[in-house]
Amino acid sequence: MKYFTQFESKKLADQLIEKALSYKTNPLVDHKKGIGKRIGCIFLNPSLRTRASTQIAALNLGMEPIVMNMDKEGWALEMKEGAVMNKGTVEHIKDAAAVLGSYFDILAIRAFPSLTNKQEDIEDFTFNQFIKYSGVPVISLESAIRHPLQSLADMVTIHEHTREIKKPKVVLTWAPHIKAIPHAVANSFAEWTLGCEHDLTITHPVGYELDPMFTKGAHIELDQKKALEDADFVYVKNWSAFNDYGKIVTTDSSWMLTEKHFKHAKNAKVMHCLPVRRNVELSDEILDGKRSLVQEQANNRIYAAQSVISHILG
Ligand SMILES: NCCC[C@H](NC(=O)CCC(=O)O)C(=O)O
Ligand SMILES: NC(=O)OP(=O)(O)O
Repeated sequence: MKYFTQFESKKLADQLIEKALSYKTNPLVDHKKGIGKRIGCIFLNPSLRTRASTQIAALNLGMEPIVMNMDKEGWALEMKEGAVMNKGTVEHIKDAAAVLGSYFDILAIRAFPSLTNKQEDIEDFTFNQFIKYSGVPVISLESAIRHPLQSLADMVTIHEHTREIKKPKVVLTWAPHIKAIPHAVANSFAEWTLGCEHDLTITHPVGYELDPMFTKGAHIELDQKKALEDADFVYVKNWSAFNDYGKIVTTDSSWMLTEKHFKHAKNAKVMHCLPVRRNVELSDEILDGKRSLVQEQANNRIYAAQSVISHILG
């Protein structure tokens, strides 16, 4: 595996989940595997979990992580081919990515969408420029359209809680937010959940249909109450409109999950990738209660990243 950017196959997902679980039991079992190697973690956007968990994962493998917050500390990057760089951008991506490729054995990139240029976002333009020009293995730390390390950690978390349930009912529900938020987490969660052959229902207000490329095979139920019936796992996430690209269509607070939404899903567990806007996306009672798996998901980010880096190291 040279690139970790999306769901590839159930076989690979199962291998990565199993490896992540074994690293969770014994994080330092491969502590010499990455000695003498470096991973460059390039952030064009903020992060707490992805930044720290990827560094810990690399360190557990004996690898040296170097983090660059390019949005704040790097030169302003030009992305356009043939650009006359007489304005704000200082360095072309083709020069920067080639240099980074020569410094690191693996590059890991976070590049959020603009939410204004739909075509560039769905092509994952910025992220793919790093792949094109760096020449080394690349891991997605969340691109414009996918967040595969998050989804792998989510699959590990679901796996850990599915011992007695044959085919869990997984629900992805839209939640309100004050800002226009990317589709990456929701897209990837749908892609991995369906790829791992779980039963997925997606619920959202009209106007929040996701890119069908990611939701083919999911049940779409626009009535949140119906969608939640008998759910085993409820993944809560805001995203902006995909059709009316990047727009906020509604902020209807009745979509925020509270305990009363679980009348017909008594044992449902609640998931969220974090960061979460408390009492906007999810109520305190849910986040601080027994249903919440959010801290487990965040903890599993370490072992998901470790599993992926280890797989790339070979
Ligand atoms: N990496 C995990 C989530 C990142 C991003 N959240 C955000 O931008 C939250 C911003 C805010 O709440 O102001 C998202 O949902 O795609
Ligand atoms: N869940 C997640 O990716 O968190 P960060 O944005 O803090 O990395």
